[in-house]
Amino acid sequence: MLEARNIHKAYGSVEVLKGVDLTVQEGEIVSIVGSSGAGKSSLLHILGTLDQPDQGEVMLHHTKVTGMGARQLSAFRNQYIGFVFQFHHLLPEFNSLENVCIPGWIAKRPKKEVENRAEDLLKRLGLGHRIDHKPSALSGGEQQRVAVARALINNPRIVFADEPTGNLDSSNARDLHELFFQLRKELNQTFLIVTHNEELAQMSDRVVHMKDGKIV
Ligand SMILES: Nc1ncnc2c1ncn2[C@@H]1O[C@H](COP(=O)(O)OP(=O)(O)OP(=O)(O)O)[C@@H](O)[C@H]1O
Repeated sequence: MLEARNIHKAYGSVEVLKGVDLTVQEGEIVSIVGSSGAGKSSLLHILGTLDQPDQGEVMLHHTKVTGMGARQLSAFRNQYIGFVFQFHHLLPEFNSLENVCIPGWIAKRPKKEVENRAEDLLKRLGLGHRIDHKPSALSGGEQQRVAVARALINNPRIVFADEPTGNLDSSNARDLHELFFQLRKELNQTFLIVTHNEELAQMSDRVVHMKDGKIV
Protein backbone atom coordinates (compact mmCIF):
# COMPACT_ATOMS: atom_id res chain seq x y z
CA MET A 1 0.00 0.00 0.00
CA LEU A 2 2.86 2.37 0.81
CA GLU A 3 6.49 2.35 -0.12
CA ALA A 4 8.80 5.23 0.72
CA ARG A 5 12.46 5.24 -0.20
CA ASN A 6 15.27 7.43 1.05
CA ILE A 7 13.09 10.36 2.12
CA HIS A 8 15.02 13.52 2.92
CA LYS A 9 13.59 16.85 4.03
CA ALA A 10 15.17 20.03 5.35
CA TYR A 11 13.57 23.27 6.50
CA GLY A 12 16.23 25.87 5.78
CA SER A 13 19.46 24.47 7.20
CA VAL A 14 17.64 22.10 9.57
CA GLU A 15 17.62 18.53 8.32
CA VAL A 16 14.38 17.05 9.59
CA LEU A 17 14.26 13.72 7.71
CA LYS A 18 17.55 12.00 6.96
CA GLY A 19 16.87 9.08 4.64
CA VAL A 20 13.68 7.33 5.74
CA ASP A 21 12.61 4.01 4.18
CA LEU A 22 9.22 2.58 5.06
CA THR A 23 6.99 -0.11 3.58
CA VAL A 24 3.43 -0.66 4.79
CA GLN A 25 1.27 -3.58 3.65
CA GLU A 26 -2.39 -3.27 2.80
CA GLY A 27 -4.53 -3.71 5.94
CA GLU A 28 -1.64 -3.00 8.30
CA ILE A 29 -2.07 -0.64 11.27
CA VAL A 30 1.27 1.04 11.95
CA SER A 31 2.04 3.54 14.71
CA ILE A 32 4.86 6.05 14.47
CA VAL A 33 6.29 7.09 17.83
CA GLY A 34 9.25 9.14 19.00
CA SER A 35 10.15 12.21 20.98
CA SER A 36 9.02 15.72 20.10
CA GLY A 37 10.84 17.06 17.06
CA ALA A 38 11.90 13.60 15.82
CA GLY A 39 10.22 14.30 12.45
CA LYS A 40 7.04 12.22 12.79
CA SER A 41 4.58 14.82 11.52
CA SER A 42 6.94 15.90 8.75
CA LEU A 43 7.17 12.30 7.59
CA LEU A 44 3.41 11.77 7.79
CA HIS A 45 2.78 14.89 5.69
CA ILE A 46 5.19 13.69 3.00
CA LEU A 47 3.83 10.12 2.97
CA GLY A 48 0.29 11.53 2.79
CA THR A 49 1.16 13.72 -0.25
CA LEU A 50 0.61 16.99 1.64
CA ASP A 51 4.27 17.93 1.32
CA GLN A 52 7.06 16.98 -1.11
CA PRO A 53 10.38 15.46 -0.03
CA ASP A 54 13.66 17.11 -1.12
CA GLN A 55 14.89 13.66 -2.11
CA GLY A 56 13.42 10.18 -2.35
CA GLU A 57 10.08 8.88 -3.54
CA VAL A 58 6.72 7.77 -2.24
CA MET A 59 4.52 5.11 -3.85
CA LEU A 60 0.93 4.76 -2.67
CA HIS A 61 -1.37 2.05 -3.96
CA HIS A 62 1.20 1.23 -6.68
CA THR A 63 1.22 4.85 -7.85
CA LYS A 64 4.21 7.16 -7.67
CA VAL A 65 2.83 10.25 -5.95
CA THR A 66 6.09 12.17 -5.63
CA GLY A 67 6.12 14.86 -8.29
CA MET A 68 2.47 14.42 -9.29
CA GLY A 69 0.68 17.60 -10.41
CA ALA A 70 -1.71 19.39 -8.05
CA ARG A 71 -4.92 18.50 -9.86
CA GLN A 72 -4.02 14.82 -10.21
CA LEU A 73 -2.94 14.71 -6.57
CA SER A 74 -6.17 16.13 -5.24
CA ALA A 75 -8.18 13.57 -7.23
CA PHE A 76 -5.91 10.82 -5.89
CA ARG A 77 -6.35 12.04 -2.31
CA ASN A 78 -10.12 12.24 -2.59
CA GLN A 79 -10.28 8.66 -3.82
CA TYR A 80 -7.61 6.86 -1.80
CA ILE A 81 -6.54 8.86 1.26
CA GLY A 82 -8.16 9.86 4.55
CA PHE A 83 -6.54 12.42 6.87
CA VAL A 84 -7.16 12.85 10.58
CA PHE A 85 -5.41 15.84 12.14
CA GLN A 86 -5.79 17.80 15.33
CA PHE A 87 -6.80 20.93 13.46
CA HIS A 88 -9.81 19.61 11.71
CA HIS A 89 -11.27 22.63 9.91
CA LEU A 90 -14.93 21.66 9.97
CA LEU A 91 -17.08 24.03 7.95
CA PRO A 92 -18.97 26.18 10.49
CA GLU A 93 -22.15 26.66 8.46
CA PHE A 94 -22.74 22.91 7.97
CA ASN A 95 -23.98 20.44 10.58
CA SER A 96 -22.11 17.25 11.56
CA LEU A 97 -23.82 15.05 8.99
CA GLU A 98 -23.17 17.54 6.17
CA ASN A 99 -19.55 18.03 7.17
CA VAL A 100 -19.02 14.28 7.01
CA CYS A 101 -20.83 13.98 3.66
CA ILE A 102 -18.86 16.68 1.82
CA PRO A 103 -15.99 14.47 0.52
CA GLY A 104 -18.60 11.94 -0.65
CA TRP A 105 -20.48 14.66 -2.55
CA ILE A 106 -17.22 15.87 -4.10
CA ALA A 107 -16.55 12.29 -5.22
CA LYS A 108 -20.07 12.35 -6.78
CA ARG A 109 -21.24 9.22 -4.99
CA PRO A 110 -25.00 8.59 -4.65
CA LYS A 111 -26.43 11.07 -2.12
CA LYS A 112 -28.42 8.57 -0.06
CA GLU A 113 -25.53 6.10 0.15
CA VAL A 114 -23.19 8.87 1.38
CA GLU A 115 -25.71 10.04 4.00
CA ASN A 116 -26.32 6.53 5.30
CA ARG A 117 -22.60 5.91 5.59
CA ALA A 118 -22.07 9.27 7.32
CA GLU A 119 -24.80 8.51 9.84
CA ASP A 120 -23.37 5.04 10.47
CA LEU A 121 -19.86 6.43 11.10
CA LEU A 122 -21.16 9.20 13.39
CA LYS A 123 -23.14 6.67 15.42
CA ARG A 124 -20.14 4.38 15.71
CA LEU A 125 -18.18 7.32 17.07
CA GLY A 126 -20.85 8.01 19.71
CA LEU A 127 -22.31 11.05 17.93
CA GLY A 128 -25.76 9.73 16.97
CA HIS A 129 -27.33 12.55 19.03
CA ARG A 130 -25.14 15.27 17.47
CA ILE A 131 -25.95 14.72 13.80
CA ASP A 132 -27.85 18.03 13.37
CA HIS A 133 -25.45 20.15 15.41
CA LYS A 134 -23.14 22.70 13.88
CA PRO A 135 -19.46 22.67 14.95
CA SER A 136 -19.94 25.69 17.25
CA ALA A 137 -22.37 23.61 19.33
CA LEU A 138 -19.93 20.71 19.71
CA SER A 139 -17.10 20.14 22.18
CA GLY A 140 -13.52 19.89 20.92
CA GLY A 141 -13.57 16.11 21.21
CA GLU A 142 -16.90 15.89 19.38
CA GLN A 143 -15.56 18.06 16.57
CA GLN A 144 -12.53 15.79 16.39
CA ARG A 145 -14.75 12.74 15.98
CA VAL A 146 -16.82 14.43 13.24
CA ALA A 147 -13.53 15.07 11.44
CA VAL A 148 -12.62 11.40 11.83
CA ALA A 149 -15.94 10.35 10.27
CA ARG A 150 -15.33 12.82 7.43
CA ALA A 151 -11.88 11.31 6.82
CA LEU A 152 -13.45 7.87 6.50
CA ILE A 153 -16.52 8.67 4.40
CA ASN A 154 -15.03 7.64 1.05
CA ASN A 155 -13.65 4.39 2.49
CA PRO A 156 -10.06 5.50 1.80
CA ARG A 157 -7.54 2.72 1.19
CA ILE A 158 -5.10 4.42 3.57
CA VAL A 159 -5.71 6.71 6.53
CA PHE A 160 -3.01 9.07 7.83
CA ALA A 161 -3.67 10.20 11.38
CA ASP A 162 -1.60 12.69 13.40
CA GLU A 163 -2.37 12.35 17.11
CA PRO A 164 -5.99 11.35 16.44
CA THR A 165 -6.70 10.81 20.13
CA GLY A 166 -4.87 13.99 21.23
CA ASN A 167 -7.93 15.78 22.56
CA LEU A 168 -10.16 12.81 23.41
CA ASP A 169 -10.77 11.37 26.87
CA SER A 170 -9.78 7.74 27.38
CA SER A 171 -13.24 6.32 26.68
CA ASN A 172 -13.60 8.18 23.37
CA ALA A 173 -10.00 7.37 22.49
CA ARG A 174 -10.79 3.69 22.97
CA ASP A 175 -13.89 3.96 20.73
CA LEU A 176 -11.72 5.52 18.05
CA HIS A 177 -9.15 2.70 18.29
CA GLU A 178 -11.94 0.17 18.05
CA LEU A 179 -13.36 1.86 14.97
CA PHE A 180 -9.97 1.77 13.24
CA PHE A 181 -9.63 -1.95 13.97
CA GLN A 182 -13.20 -2.74 12.91
CA LEU A 183 -12.70 -0.87 9.64
CA ARG A 184 -9.51 -2.73 8.97
CA LYS A 185 -11.45 -5.98 9.46
CA GLU A 186 -14.42 -4.89 7.33
CA LEU A 187 -12.61 -3.07 4.51
CA ASN A 188 -8.94 -4.04 4.89
CA GLN A 189 -8.04 -0.37 5.22
CA THR A 190 -4.48 0.62 6.10
CA PHE A 191 -3.69 3.04 8.94
CA LEU A 192 -0.54 5.03 9.61
CA ILE A 193 -0.83 6.81 12.94
CA VAL A 194 1.50 9.25 14.71
CA THR A 195 0.69 8.86 18.37
CA HIS A 196 1.85 9.42 21.93
CA ASN A 197 -0.97 7.12 23.10
CA GLU A 198 0.74 4.02 24.51
CA GLU A 199 -2.40 1.92 24.34
CA LEU A 200 -2.97 2.67 20.66
CA ALA A 201 0.69 2.04 19.84
CA GLN A 202 0.61 -1.31 21.64
CA MET A 203 -2.53 -2.41 19.79
CA SER A 204 -0.93 -1.69 16.39
CA ASP A 205 0.51 -4.40 14.19
CA ARG A 206 3.82 -2.58 14.16
CA VAL A 207 5.42 0.37 15.93
CA VAL A 208 7.94 2.48 14.05
CA HIS A 209 10.31 4.47 16.29
CA MET A 210 11.72 7.74 15.00
CA LYS A 211 14.73 9.58 16.37
CA ASP A 212 16.45 12.63 14.90
CA GLY A 213 14.89 12.26 11.47
CA LYS A 214 15.51 8.53 11.11
CA ILE A 215 13.64 5.32 11.77
CA VAL A 216 15.51 3.48 14.48
N1 LIG B 1 7.40 24.11 8.19
C1 LIG B 1 8.48 24.04 8.97
N2 LIG B 1 9.44 24.98 8.93
C2 LIG B 1 10.53 24.90 9.72
N3 LIG B 1 10.76 23.90 10.59
C3 LIG B 1 9.85 22.94 10.69
C4 LIG B 1 8.66 22.94 9.89
N4 LIG B 1 7.93 21.85 10.20
C5 LIG B 1 8.65 21.19 11.15
N5 LIG B 1 9.78 21.83 11.44
C6 LIG B 1 10.82 21.40 12.39
O1 LIG B 1 11.16 20.07 12.06
C7 LIG B 1 11.39 19.27 13.22
C8 LIG B 1 10.51 18.04 13.18
O2 LIG B 1 9.14 18.44 13.36
P1 LIG B 1 7.93 17.41 13.37
O3 LIG B 1 6.69 18.19 13.57
O4 LIG B 1 8.03 16.54 12.19
O5 LIG B 1 8.28 16.56 14.67
P2 LIG B 1 7.38 15.55 15.49
O6 LIG B 1 8.22 14.34 15.71
O7 LIG B 1 6.09 15.34 14.81
O8 LIG B 1 7.20 16.33 16.86
P3 LIG B 1 5.91 16.42 17.88
O9 LIG B 1 5.80 15.08 18.55
O10 LIG B 1 6.34 17.51 18.83
O11 LIG B 1 4.72 16.79 17.07
C9 LIG B 1 11.15 20.20 14.41
O12 LIG B 1 12.39 20.66 14.85
C10 LIG B 1 10.31 21.31 13.82
O13 LIG B 1 10.51 22.51 14.51
